[in-house]
Amino acid sequence: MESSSKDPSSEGDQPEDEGMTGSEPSKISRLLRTEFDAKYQIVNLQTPLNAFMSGHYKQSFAFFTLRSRLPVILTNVIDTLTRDKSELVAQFASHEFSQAAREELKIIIGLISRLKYELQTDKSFQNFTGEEPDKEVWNNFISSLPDGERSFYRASSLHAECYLHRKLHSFLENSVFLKSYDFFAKVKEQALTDSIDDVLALTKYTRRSENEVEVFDELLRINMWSNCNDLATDTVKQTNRQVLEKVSATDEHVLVNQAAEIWRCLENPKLKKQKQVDFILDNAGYELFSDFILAEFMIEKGLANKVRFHVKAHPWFVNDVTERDFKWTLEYLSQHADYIISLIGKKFLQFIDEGKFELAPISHFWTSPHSFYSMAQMDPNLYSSLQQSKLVVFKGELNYRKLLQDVCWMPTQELSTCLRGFLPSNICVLRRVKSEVMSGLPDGVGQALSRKDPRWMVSGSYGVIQFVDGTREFGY
Ligand SMILES: O=P(O)(O)OC[C@H]1O[C@](O)(CO)[C@@H](O)[C@@H]1O
Repeated sequence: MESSSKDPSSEGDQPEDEGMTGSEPSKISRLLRTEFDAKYQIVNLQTPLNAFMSGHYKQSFAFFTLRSRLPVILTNVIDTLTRDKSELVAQFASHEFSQAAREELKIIIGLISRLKYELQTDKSFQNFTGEEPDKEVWNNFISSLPDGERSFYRASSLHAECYLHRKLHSFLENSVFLKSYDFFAKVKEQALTDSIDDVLALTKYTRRSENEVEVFDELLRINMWSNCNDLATDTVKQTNRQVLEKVSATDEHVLVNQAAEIWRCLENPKLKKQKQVDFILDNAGYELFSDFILAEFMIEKGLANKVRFHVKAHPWFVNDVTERDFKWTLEYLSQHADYIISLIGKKFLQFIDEGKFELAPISHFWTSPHSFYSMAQMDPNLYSSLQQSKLVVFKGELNYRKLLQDVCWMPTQELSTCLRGFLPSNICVLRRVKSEVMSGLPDGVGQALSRKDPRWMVSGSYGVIQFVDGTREFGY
């Protein structure tokens, strides 16, 4: 979820008509583009079927992300550091060390600028050489990449984006003063405070007692649509509140809805003993709140006796939830001046005390570059802990890309095939579609959408609620 992904043209960072923006190129930008493409061997194609998503393909969202979105994220971080310098120094260093902290901030700004330059000039990925706890995993990964796939535009875009966010955090964790700073903490807090009216509306909307599949289905749709608060608002047609006003109005945009199968899985009497559900979280703010609401329903209706939440080990893709965000959100809600909001916040805190909600042990696997099919090998403990689960809920786009290895599958390919054997338990996916990575579409749907709206795969206006049944594999 990347709320810093504003229109790049407003930043003066990139030519307005690069990649997927679709406007008429001006002479200068055409010239620049040709030079850039030639220099970095960019081909003017869409991502071929079964290839990895990559900035190598000019007509892909990956190219647009690398060329236009990621530089803006880095620029925004630099701007924030520059603007908040004095505040940060006061917060993280005692008076006697304030000069040293200022110097360190300057160095960090320099490192981020260099990272941006490396991104924009397609430089090779560099090893991690500091105190990163997952250094070995990352360095092994970098050296395992073939020579021609070790740079931003040559690698799969999943690898390039993960590398960029991992490097960005390494500048802080290797610092003296700013180790516990999160570049995006304010953005994430604001994502919740700005949507507090939506939080209240969702709380009121969901105080019902029915236990039917229809209510559950509606909650899944509300939750799936909440995976939007990272997007620039111009691309998102439905706001949180519009979704609540009439959930069914968005149904045409739900391309796959397997809510009934997910419900059957949770109600399955054969799974009575196994009543833990795992959420692999995505974004902070309203999305996290709506995750809590979905989890609350599962607990209260007896569909689960525990929901375990998996957060990121460190700041990641701007808005992803870390342990700090998770705890901050619960505290913020429980202390809110509005009685209803504070009541629900306190209820969630009580769920934590009672073991009904649980923060899963922190795993660096979620912030590794690896796709999920390699989890059993890379992090066997995490894999076996998910095997204890009745249902694993994967939230959002990045998790989807990691489930599908960031491959441009034929959109009609079964999700179970695309997982390449990753099936620790039953799997559910709630995701707004924000890239060309897709599976499980009925025949003809993709073609019809492409005729209607060529940007349907990247606009975030469509979503999927998908399910893969793990029971056949594991013979429950
Ligand atoms: O917050 P989400 O849903 O994971 O979306 C973020 C992802 O979507 C994209 O913006 C488009 O694929 C990526 O850059 C990023 O991986």
